[in-house]
Amino acid sequence: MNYYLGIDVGTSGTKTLLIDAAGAVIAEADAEYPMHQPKPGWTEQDPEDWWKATVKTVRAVIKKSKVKPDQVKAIGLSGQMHGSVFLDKNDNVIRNALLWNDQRTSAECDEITAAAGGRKGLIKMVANPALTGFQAPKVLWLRNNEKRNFDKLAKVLLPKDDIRRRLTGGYVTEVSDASGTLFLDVVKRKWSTKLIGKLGLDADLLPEVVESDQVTGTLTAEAAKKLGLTTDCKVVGGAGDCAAGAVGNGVVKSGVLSTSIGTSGVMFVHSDQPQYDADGRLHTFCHAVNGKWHMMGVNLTSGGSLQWWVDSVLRGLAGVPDAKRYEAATAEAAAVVAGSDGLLFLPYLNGERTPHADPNARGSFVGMNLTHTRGHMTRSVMEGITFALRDSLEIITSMGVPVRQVRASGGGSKNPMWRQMQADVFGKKVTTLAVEQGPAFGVALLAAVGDGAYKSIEQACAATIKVADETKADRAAVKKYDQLFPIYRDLYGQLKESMGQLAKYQAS
Ligand SMILES: Nc1ncnc2c1ncn2[C@@H]1O[C@H](COP(=O)(O)OP(=O)(O)O)[C@@H](O)[C@H]1O
Ligand SMILES: O=C(CO)[C@@H](O)[C@H](O)COP(=O)(O)O
Repeated sequence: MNYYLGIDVGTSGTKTLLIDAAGAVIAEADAEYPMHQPKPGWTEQDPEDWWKATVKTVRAVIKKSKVKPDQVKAIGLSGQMHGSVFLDKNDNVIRNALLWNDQRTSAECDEITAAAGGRKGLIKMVANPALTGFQAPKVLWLRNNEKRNFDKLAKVLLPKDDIRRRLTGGYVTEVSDASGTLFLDVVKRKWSTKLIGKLGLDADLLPEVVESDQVTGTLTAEAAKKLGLTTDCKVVGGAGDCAAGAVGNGVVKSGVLSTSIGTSGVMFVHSDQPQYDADGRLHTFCHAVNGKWHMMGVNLTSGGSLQWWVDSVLRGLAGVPDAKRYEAATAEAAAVVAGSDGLLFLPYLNGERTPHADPNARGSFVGMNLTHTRGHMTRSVMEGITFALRDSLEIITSMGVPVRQVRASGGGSKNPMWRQMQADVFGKKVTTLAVEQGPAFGVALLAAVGDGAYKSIEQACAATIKVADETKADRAAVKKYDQLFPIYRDLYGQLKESMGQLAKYQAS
């Protein structure tokens, strides 16, 4: 039997799993690492931590599975998107990597937009507007703020592609993750030498770009020894974590849309052709499916808002063990009626991407009265997170994109009450999978495709992915949410200026 590894270099940790050729998960392992926040709105990680976690989890999985090293035929890589690993000419990491949720690059986004001849010109070149989390503004930030480091720069890689470099010795990325750099001509699926030139950068800074199921190399002798595998083991392109998660959820054809409530929130829809929201609120990126695209809306602090609420505010939930803290908090929320009796929460704790693209947006509770309790507040945090996802859904449906099925995933969707809330807020039936393994599973499938176990990603998904559970919308709750959503949607515009002033105060 042949086996395939999927490695997902996430923000809170790395998850590795091993599947057999039929898609059954044989073993899995996780390893966590810290995220550094040197200033408000700045987020960084040490690429060395990602590598250590990769080695540790691969070794753990192989040991648990008792599979022989030469039976592991290929590896798929997934990871947090948009980050920047800055390398010098000797492959030394120059400084900590800047992450997808780092907000320091507003000035560089303006610089890129101006260099491209305005927002429209930029969207024409790379299909997307400049957003603070993307990789291109990070490179310009280095040039503008750390000239000495910029002068040493020989290559810039995305997080998972730095792992690939350490595995195979090659500088390679693939189209789905490359879309989130802002350097990729998303329609042509190759680097936009036009934009790179306009920014005064050297195209040699960037790696080669391939399709997600393409083989990018085999393990070096050193990497094979470290991981306990063989030098015949292939490494396929893989995907950014959103596209990888979509593959793992079977979102590889039109009509199925997936939501993910992890630290970030993602609403992801497959598209056969590149499609654009005229206002650039959704990302238009290449899918991990060969020759296909996707659109997605991203909320920066989605499940992260509930995590903040439970860990930083409700920390005193007396006697509740850490592992049960979400269950305890959401049980209180479940006792409150849909709509939290008119208490709303805006989940913009670290700025927001879709639909506002505003690094200075801030969180708030609005509409509080003397009858509201702790349970109301927890429920309204969850409802605010779900309304933020509905913002993306409304843009997607307003573009005429068919949505026949909503597939829920991520840590938040494991909770049945939150699945019901999603069905009610979206006014649609929500499905979940029998075994939801997320991005690591998606890229393990891509590895199987790259090794020839399946003809295509679509075939691999059809053979291995089964829907397990359906949650139907409750009419009365849908009515309440339909009444509250427009009020929620208007709040950002009304508070924007004050949020900006407060963000300035917080940074001073
Ligand atoms: N039992 C639960 N009930 C509700 N939400 C949960 C539960 N467990 C986890 N979550 C939510 O899921 C989030 C973590 O999701 P996960 O997909 O593991 O995130 P990531 O991979 O982005 O770190 C938490 O921040 C929390 O908001
Ligand atoms: O920025 C995006 C997608 O555009 C985020 O989805 C990151 O890719 C999140 O990574 P994790 O929180 O799942 O590690």
